[in-house]
Amino acid sequence: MIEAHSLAKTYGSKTAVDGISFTVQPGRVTGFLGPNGAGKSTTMRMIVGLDRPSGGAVTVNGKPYAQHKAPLHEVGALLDAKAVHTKRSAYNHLRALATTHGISKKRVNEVIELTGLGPVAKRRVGGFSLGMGQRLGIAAALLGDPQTLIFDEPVNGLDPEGVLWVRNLAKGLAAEGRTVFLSSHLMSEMAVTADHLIVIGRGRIIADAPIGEVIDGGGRLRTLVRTDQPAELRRELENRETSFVEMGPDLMEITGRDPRTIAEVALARQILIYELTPRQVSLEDAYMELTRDQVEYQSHPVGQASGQGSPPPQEDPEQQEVPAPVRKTGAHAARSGGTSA
Ligand SMILES: Nc1ncnc2c1ncn2[C@@H]1O[C@H](COP(=O)(O)OP(=O)(O)OP(=O)(O)O)[C@@H](O)[C@H]1O
Repeated sequence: MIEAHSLAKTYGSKTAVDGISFTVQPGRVTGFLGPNGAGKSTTMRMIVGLDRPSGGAVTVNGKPYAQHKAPLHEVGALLDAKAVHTKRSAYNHLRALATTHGISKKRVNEVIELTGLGPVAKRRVGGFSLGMGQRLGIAAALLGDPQTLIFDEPVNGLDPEGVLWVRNLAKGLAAEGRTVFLSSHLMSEMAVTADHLIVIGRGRIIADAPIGEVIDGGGRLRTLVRTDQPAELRRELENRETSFVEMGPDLMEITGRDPRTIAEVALARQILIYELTPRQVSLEDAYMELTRDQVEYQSHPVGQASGQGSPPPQEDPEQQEVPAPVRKTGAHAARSGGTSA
């Protein structure tokens, strides 16, 4: 289990991590999401003692990382796949790590097999592709058979087979009761790998909830409704929890009411409905909405510089209001709510 309490990190005047508290529980895959520069890597580096917190604390299995006598058996981390001795072979790199903890050659061979590095194990790491480097980093993380695993962008550079392998590996490790904490910018992959999500923006937590809750925005169902009488139907359904977006003369999206209720109200008022479609929100949609105001490095369409049709950059991003976090237990406050037409 990983527990962070008011964890903070500043670099000069830059606040990378702004006093965050969270728990990464064993037995499930916890995804760590956030825009570029949000503070994910800094947080992960603090967990494994590579960065010293400016404030607060973080423990792994009840102790700060540095206090574990045999940390490789406690936490396996893939943080920077390039941080290896490039002249060594993959085998020798893993052997060197293993000897620091009295880990057997047998285990070295096991993780080489497990990560598919067998054919290149005797080759110099310096010549490795990005994907092979990632596999080596994962092999090193698994070496001590640790209870807690931290993977920063593990699928970066992997081919589709490798991506699938990491997905199954992460799920398998969690199913064995281990703590698995992984970051990725690949939303489609995160959607099928993670059970729980922690989302950060500008160093603060903006969501900490089961993935289903993050995706559906706390049960705010969206339904596409096609009817000849949108105004009448809207009048009948209108209340504080329900919002409407007009999408055409006979089409609207209703948020906050389930399809059956919409159909019942329409039936009672003799309003003809000829389409009623629950809308699937993807993790990517939910993530984009959650982090809309948290993006530090804003991009613009090709040929359109800032200020030419795109929203201007924030003058002082540090002063931005951070929305209330999505919490594990209850209704969501993070989303700005439905748009009223
Ligand atoms: N050693 C450092 N010195 C100064 N600033 C740093 C340092 N490391 C990180 N930062 C800054 O801290 C902020 C958080 O960086 P971090 O790498 O943790 O973000 P991230 O969420 O991992 O981003 P990405 O998705 O791009 O990897 C960024 O603004 C970054 O520029």
